Amino acid sequence: MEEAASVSGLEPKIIHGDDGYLLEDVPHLTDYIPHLPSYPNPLKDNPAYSVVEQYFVDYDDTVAQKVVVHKGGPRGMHFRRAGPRQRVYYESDEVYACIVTCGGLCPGLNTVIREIVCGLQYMYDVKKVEGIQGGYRGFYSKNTIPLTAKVVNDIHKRGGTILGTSRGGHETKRIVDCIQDRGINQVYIIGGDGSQKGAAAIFQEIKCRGLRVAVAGIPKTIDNDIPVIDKSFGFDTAVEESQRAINAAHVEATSFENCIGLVKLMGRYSGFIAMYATLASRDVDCCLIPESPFYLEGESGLFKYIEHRLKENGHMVIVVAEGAGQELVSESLHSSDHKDASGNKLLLDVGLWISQRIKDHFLKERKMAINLKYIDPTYMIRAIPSNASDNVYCTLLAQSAVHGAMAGYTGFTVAQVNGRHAYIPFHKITETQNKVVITDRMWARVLSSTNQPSFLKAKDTDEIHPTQFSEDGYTGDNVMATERIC
Ligand SMILES: Nc1ncnc2c1ncn2[C@@H]1O[C@H](COP(=O)(O)OP(=O)(O)O)[C@@H](O)[C@H]1O
Ligand SMILES: O=P(O)(O)OC[C@H]1O[C@](O)(COP(=O)(O)O)[C@@H](O)[C@@H]1O
Ligand SMILES: [Mg+2]
Repeated sequence: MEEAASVSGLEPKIIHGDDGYLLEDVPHLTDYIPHLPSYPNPLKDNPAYSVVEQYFVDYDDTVAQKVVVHKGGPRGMHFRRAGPRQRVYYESDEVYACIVTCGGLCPGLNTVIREIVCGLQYMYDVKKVEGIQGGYRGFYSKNTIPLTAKVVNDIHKRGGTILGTSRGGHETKRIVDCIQDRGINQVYIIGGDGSQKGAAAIFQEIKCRGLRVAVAGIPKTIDNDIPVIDKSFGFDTAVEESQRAINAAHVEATSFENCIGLVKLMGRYSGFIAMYATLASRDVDCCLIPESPFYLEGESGLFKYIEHRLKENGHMVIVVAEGAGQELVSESLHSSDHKDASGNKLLLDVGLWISQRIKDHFLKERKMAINLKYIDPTYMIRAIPSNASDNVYCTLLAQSAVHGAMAGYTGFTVAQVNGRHAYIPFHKITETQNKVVITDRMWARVLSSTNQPSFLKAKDTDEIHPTQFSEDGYTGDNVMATERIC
């Protein structure tokens, strides 16, 4: 393998191999601190792990970004495989680690905190771990909390984060001053895309100052909007918990005449929770997500579809992601753009808005008696502890982060890619956002299971597929996807 790109700054560290093989490597402390001593990994003497054959990850092990490949095609992009290395760049008693949680809540935050602390203590015999309180601003404005395996023993059973979290407050120099002044040499940052951008800035400043401090990110987002990774922790829990709200909406809807059960779920820019919750439930008649614009009026609009479903079934369930239809809501409310402390767009309540529009349309304009029950479970879903499978996932992510930092890697986010754990440079997961691709099979499955209109304008749909009409004149133009599902 031959190293091609520079390792300076945050430029990609790309290594080329045979047959179009590329490794997008992560920085290492030795990139900017030469002659750093290394030590045998203490895990080799750990009775629990020493029985494992090939416990240590081979230096050349990498994880492919794409597993579907064509015969004769290039081998493509790879990432460094996560896991314990033969040699580490810290002695156990010199490690001083800190953990911070930033951004919104997500099920599993406490599990990740617990497993970083326990991983450091039980696997590497590290005694000094501190929790930074209240997100990034806690570095320079709050006292730290000492974290031991005993302190964190039960925290995975609780929702939220025992450290607290916040938006905004990322002052890179003040944060790195604090890290430097306290002598912290490993920083674990649990947060979403914004937090990982903040982590990249911290890493860059640490590197400029030549500090021997490993910066490791653990990606957190209930919205599942981080690219490259298979899925974010807490996402499965969120989809599972959504079922309770959807079930309630269905019970309400089926118990009253002409009743619509409407559930709002989280998803600022990406509708993954709504999409998976819809697919899991099978009781949903319409799923609205930010990636798929919809409209209310007209033959293929939402109102016509609702009327059709009510006539056909007497009830319906709608799931709406909080970021869906924002352009319609702001247009009708004449609202301008507001942002939160981190610079994220503050959303208008599409659930309340759409409820009112549906009521106005049917009760006032169509003079048709309907019932509408609106359920907003968003913060209830976000605040619960992670389920069993997310707990295991959080454990593996935390342990991979600990192994990476101990091995001297830095400026990386740990992630599951195609089922294997890998270290990914920050820029790779912050430069884009993971979104539902409405021309992919998964969205087609939703359309096929709900039978909702695609909301493409008639002109566009005609170009893709002949428009379908049912007896009551409803246009069920369920033709968005490039492939039909059988
Ligand atoms: N571009 C950025 N550079 C540095 N810090 C950022 C950036 N974007 C967000 N942050 C910081 O990261 C933290 C979390 O960001 P936020 O967007 O609220 O949540 P999330 O990390 O879940 O996306 C906040 O403290 C915010 O100030
Ligand atoms: O009210 P808050 O705390 O700002 O959180 C609301 C936002 O948090 C989220 O759950 C997740 O956002 P982050 O990934 O940025 O934390 C969004 O879906 C939602 O819009
Ligand atoms: Mg975010």
